[in-house]
Amino acid sequence: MNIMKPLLDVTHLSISYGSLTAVNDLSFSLNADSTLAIVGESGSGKSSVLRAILGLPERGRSWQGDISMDGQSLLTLPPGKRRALCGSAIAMIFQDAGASFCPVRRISAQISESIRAHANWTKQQIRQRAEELMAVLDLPQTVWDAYPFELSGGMGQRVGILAAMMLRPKLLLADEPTSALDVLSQICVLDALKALQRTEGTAILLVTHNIAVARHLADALLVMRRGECIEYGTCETVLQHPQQAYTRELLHAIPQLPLEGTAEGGLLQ
Ligand SMILES: Nc1ncnc2c1ncn2[C@@H]1O[C@H](COP(=O)(O)OP(=O)(O)OP(=O)(O)O)[C@@H](O)[C@H]1O
Repeated sequence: MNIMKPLLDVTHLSISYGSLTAVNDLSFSLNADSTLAIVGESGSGKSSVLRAILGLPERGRSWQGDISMDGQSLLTLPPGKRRALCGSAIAMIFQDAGASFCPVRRISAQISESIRAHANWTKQQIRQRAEELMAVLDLPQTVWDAYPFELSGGMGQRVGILAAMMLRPKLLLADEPTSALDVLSQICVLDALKALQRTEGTAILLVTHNIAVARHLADALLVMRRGECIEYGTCETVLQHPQQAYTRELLHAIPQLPLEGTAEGGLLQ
């Protein structure tokens, strides 16, 4: 029997900042090719989990429990090895990824520079990989030589995803990747992430306060409240049979869930 081992395993993770417990005894796993959405209101601890997986240093933070990827514990890895892993096997996109580019330097120059910090690729290899990703992300090839100020919000976000995906990470961490966008651009970005997962097999860990965004993209859903997991299961089970009043409140906070692949109902909150 072939039992698939999870790519990412988070076990009994607790995170504190001084006397504040931001995450309490959280456990979940994520398989390759799958998307898990962590959903919860502001301050529930979602981003703290992503930052811990990415290994971003934070003053005053302490943790317990474990985070492992491919069976290797991340929290005890020496800093150098951890940094190397985060540049290649784990990538992250933020809410306004387009804004993280310098507006007056070409996209190609900025992405090439960051690739060379991690890999010894030729100009041609970089260009070829970028072309592959532009096709998947439904970006015109002219984007490569564009300046960031020339891009719309949705395009900028897809270029951010392109930059994150260049080195073929196994895991993509996405922190509110659509909340700065209008409804149509949100759907474009979510569909681009879906296409990416189909072609690249990337696992996606999505953090959002918007349960409709989670539904559009995720296979599994974890609802967090005040640092605790209050509900965890397949998207279908959690959304159709929410066990907790808080999950029902999150669902009711959305006037109407969008129809698949359309802007109707609106993802934007
Ligand atoms: N570096 C830090 N130092 C002190 N407290 C922090 C720090 N980072 C987060 N917190 C606190 O931890 C709790 C969880 O924050 P976190 O950002 O993880 O929540 P979140 O669900 O991602 O919220 P948001 O969607 O607003 O980012 C909050 O009370 C927050 O104020």
